[in-house]
Amino acid sequence: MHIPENLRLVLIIIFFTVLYYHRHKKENKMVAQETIDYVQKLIKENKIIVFAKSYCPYSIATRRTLFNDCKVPQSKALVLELDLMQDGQEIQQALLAINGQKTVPHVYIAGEFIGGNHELQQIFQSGELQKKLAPILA
Ligand SMILES: N[C@@H](CCC(=O)N[C@@H](CS)C(=O)NCC(=O)O)C(=O)O
Repeated sequence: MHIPENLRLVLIIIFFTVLYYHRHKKENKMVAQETIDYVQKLIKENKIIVFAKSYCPYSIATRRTLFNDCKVPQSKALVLELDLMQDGQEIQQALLAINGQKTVPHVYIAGEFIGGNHELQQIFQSGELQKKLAPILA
């Protein structure tokens, strides 16, 4: 099928405009204060909490570092798989409002926001992670 050059250009522009507004709308969605309070309560009440997604390779790497390398017992950490939860998207929006990070995982240790997997791996390599975990695992 032949599509004239001009029409092709217009279609491409429309595609990217729709894509941009779709993303923008998602980012600006209001989060209920109730959800923010709920997420903050979870962070406060769990010494180690990871907001993850089940298919995400960065979340998988974070789990591996915590549970395999650092030998954190499953009972000492809460891992929430946001993609498998009905309110997962809302929780992710609340996390964005709380700590400004758009991607998963979100790692918290003793109430402190560590960051994503990249930051977790950095402090694992430096030995800082093991120091943060020591009082929790004692
Ligand atoms: N630098 C980040 C990368 C994490 C990342 O790209 N995660 C993807 C999923 S695998 C993500 O959150 N995408 C957006 C989303 O799922 O909302 C890290 O090390 O944690």
